[in-house]
Order: sequence, then C-alpha cells, then structure tokens
Amino acid sequence: MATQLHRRLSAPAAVAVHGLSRSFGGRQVIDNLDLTIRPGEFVALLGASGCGKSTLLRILGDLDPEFSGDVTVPARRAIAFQAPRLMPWKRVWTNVLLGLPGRPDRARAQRALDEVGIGHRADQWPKVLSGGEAQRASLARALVREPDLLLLDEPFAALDALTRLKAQALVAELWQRHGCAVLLVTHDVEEAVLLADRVLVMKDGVIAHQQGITLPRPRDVADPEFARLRGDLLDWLGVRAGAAH
Ligand SMILES: Nc1ncnc2c1ncn2[C@@H]1O[C@H](COP(=O)(O)OP(=O)(O)OP(=O)(O)O)[C@@H](O)[C@H]1O
Repeated sequence: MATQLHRRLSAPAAVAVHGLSRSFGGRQVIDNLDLTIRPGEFVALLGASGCGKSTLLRILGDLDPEFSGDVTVPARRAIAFQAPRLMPWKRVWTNVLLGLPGRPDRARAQRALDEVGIGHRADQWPKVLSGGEAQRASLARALVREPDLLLLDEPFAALDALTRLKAQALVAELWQRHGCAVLLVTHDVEEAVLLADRVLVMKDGVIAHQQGITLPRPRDVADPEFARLRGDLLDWLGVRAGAAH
C-alpha cells in the first residue's frame, strides 16, 4: 500500500491527518480518517478493543510506514507504551537516553528522572524498579527528547489503582509544564475526562465522535458535569445500557 504517502514535518497544528487509511490483510482498520491536534493540546482517544487506536498512534509515531493519506507531525515526538520496554542490561539512566544521538549525557538523563520522581534510581538496573517506577522511567525516556508531541499508548493500564492515580497526576503536571501536545490512547473513560482537553471516540476506522472538556483542572470526578461527560462518552462507546450508537 502506501500509495500516496506524504509525511511533512513542522506544521502550525501539532498533528494534521487527512484521508488516512491502513488495512491489514485486506481488512480496513483505518478508513479515510481525519484528525487535527493543536500544539499543546491534550487529546484522549477511546474506542472498542481492536478498533485501530494503537495503529493510529504507531503511524503518528513513525513506527508504521504502510499507510495511505497525508500525515503531518512535529519533528520532535516521543512515544510511551503500556509496557515500559526498558533494556534489562542497561542502567536506568542509560535507558532514558536510548536512541538519542551523541555522547550519553548523564546530567540530562538525571534531570528527566528527577522530574518524574525517580532520580534516586538512576544508577540501578530496571529489574529493581516497581511497575510504577518503570513506567516513570519510560516517561522520562519520552520527555528527555523534549517532544512537541507525546504519544501515550495506555501507559497506565498495567498499574494498580493508587499507582495509576499518581501516574495520571504526574502526566497532567508534566504536560502543563512542558506544553507539548499529547495523544493518549486509553480504555478508561474516566481517565480521558480527567486529563484531556478533547476526547475522541474511534469507530469503524474514523473519529466517530469528539467531545471538548472545559472543566477546570485539577478535575473532580464527583462533579456532576464530570459524570455527565463520562456518561455521554460511555453511550458513544456503547457501554451503557440503552446506548444509541
Ligand atoms: N501488524 C499487524 N498485522 C495484522 N493485523 C494487525 C496488525 N496490527 C494491528 N492489526 C489489527 O488491526 C486491528 C486494530 O488493532 P489496534 O491494535 O490498532 O487496535 P486497538 O484499538 O489499539 O486495540 P486495543 O484497544 O485492544 O489495544 C486489530 O484487529 C488488529 O488485530
């Protein structure tokens, strides 16, 4: 495929996608999808399992060239996954710098690890980290690249509830400090409403619904408006009884 592959860098929008399609073995997973993300905007992407969320993220992260359509992303982008993907034979600080060109800059890695709250783990091996710490190391590896676009593929899904809440708060804080655009793939509607400026629902290969979230931050899950937004999104996902879509 890749019949009309165009990839441009540095645009007024952080992400501009037009007519994006991707199929696997003749099955159209992404079908003429359009998407724009503004610089600094936090966007969450929901959708049923297998609807193509990770596929979209991988295309934006340059991990899948086999698409057709027009995709514009910033030159500086970073991606973090559900599994932290740390190299067990490298110390935590060298993991943070993995893939960066030039001489390893220990101080730079240390700053990123300090920022995510695990500076004291810099010289240790990944195996001694807890799940939450490993995920923080993975976030540090993304942030050290000073991305204009941060792609997060269910980064909290494997964490226990309390660790997850702390990690969500950390991401909100890092996003506000760094000002990068974020695209967060998640199954968790509450997480989407908690963190995002805009929530997208992917269905049948396109963005079927989008909802702006203007609630003040930090957000309160007990706020009736929060509950209303969560309910509407659950309807769109077809999760709530009597869902119309
Ligand atoms: N490399 C691949 N080869 C073949 N099929 C693939 C490949 N990558 C993804 N798919 C298929 O494309 C569809 C979308 O997958 P994708 O991982 O993007 O879904 P998702 O929405 O992220 O799912 P989940 O929420 O369960 O992670 C699935 O049916 C999947 O099996």
